[in-house]
Amino acid sequence: MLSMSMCYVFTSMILNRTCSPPQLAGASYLDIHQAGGGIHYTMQHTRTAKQEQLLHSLRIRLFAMLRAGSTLVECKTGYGLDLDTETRMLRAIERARWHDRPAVHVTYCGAHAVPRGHLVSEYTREIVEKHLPTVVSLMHQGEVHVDSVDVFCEKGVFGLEETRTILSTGKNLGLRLNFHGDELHPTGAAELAAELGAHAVSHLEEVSNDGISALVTAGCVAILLPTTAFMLRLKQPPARTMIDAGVIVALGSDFNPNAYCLAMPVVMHLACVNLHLTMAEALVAATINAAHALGCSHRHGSIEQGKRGDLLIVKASRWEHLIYQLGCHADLIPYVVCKGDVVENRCPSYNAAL
Ligand SMILES: N=CN[C@@H](CCC(=O)O)C(=O)O
Repeated sequence: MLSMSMCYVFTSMILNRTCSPPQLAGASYLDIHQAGGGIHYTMQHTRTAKQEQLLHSLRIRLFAMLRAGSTLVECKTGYGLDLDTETRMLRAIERARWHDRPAVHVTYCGAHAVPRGHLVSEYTREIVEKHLPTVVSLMHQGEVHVDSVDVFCEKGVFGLEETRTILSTGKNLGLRLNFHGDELHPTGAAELAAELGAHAVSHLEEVSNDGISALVTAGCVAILLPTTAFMLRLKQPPARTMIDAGVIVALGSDFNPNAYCLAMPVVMHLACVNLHLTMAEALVAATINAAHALGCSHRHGSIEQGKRGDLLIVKASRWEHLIYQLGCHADLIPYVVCKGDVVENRCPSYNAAL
């Protein structure tokens, strides 16, 4: 039995691609972004989507994640880039919750990109003066729920100063800090995370040695996303160096149009092959450490008295087969138990016959 915690999903985005993603043809992530593709492209379709469409696509994805064993999911906004659409994404998340199965942690990522035609300084001010106070006030009225605030801290997107301004405002409003950093360039995001007392920073493909030391000292979780480095052909994050230095490493799926993966067993496989984690380390990173990254380890991430009772039954001679057999999780997980109830029992007659 395993306790599987986390999957990280950009939520309610609308995918409308009819051909291969451009990065498969060789363009770099930032080239695509600066030409108005990537996040901007997904944003156009998300802005015009009906609320029911957002809800439907999110429900399908949450259920797929649950079937693949994730019982706690972090949902990020970030494809609206205006208050109205970002808020619609938050409302879709509220409606998609189904008896906490899976449990959902919400991260506001209005600062995922600077909308075209705006200056970064202008949009930063808009997030600080308008987005965050409005979202928090909607939360106090019980209309939406937000746990964390995120910024895509990257050269050419939000710099260190803008990131500091947005995150400090979020922190003062009572939100947890969990943001994108050091993905494509070494920007000093890990050091900033430590300075601000962030709970977690994700990506870190380009983290510096000073950044690694800062994460250790601050106890800030490094959320590594092996599907992204694999699919975007980026440098892999220095996971071994981080673990050996004492960084708390968690794994996430980073489900988004570039990393279309809803299954944590696949993420764990890539973590072992490309990031050189042992299978035991991958298990810890995908369960208790992932729950800790979201401030949920008192309820999730291990099978212990007083926790939710989330577990997987793995149909194999050893649990390691869940990682070893790439892409076979559908056959290997006959049951997912969530809050003590069996919520997925795929094809019982087939399972009985085996
Ligand atoms: N890098 C920034 N954000 C996402 C990708 C979003 C997109 O390109 O649509 C990530 O975490 O991988």
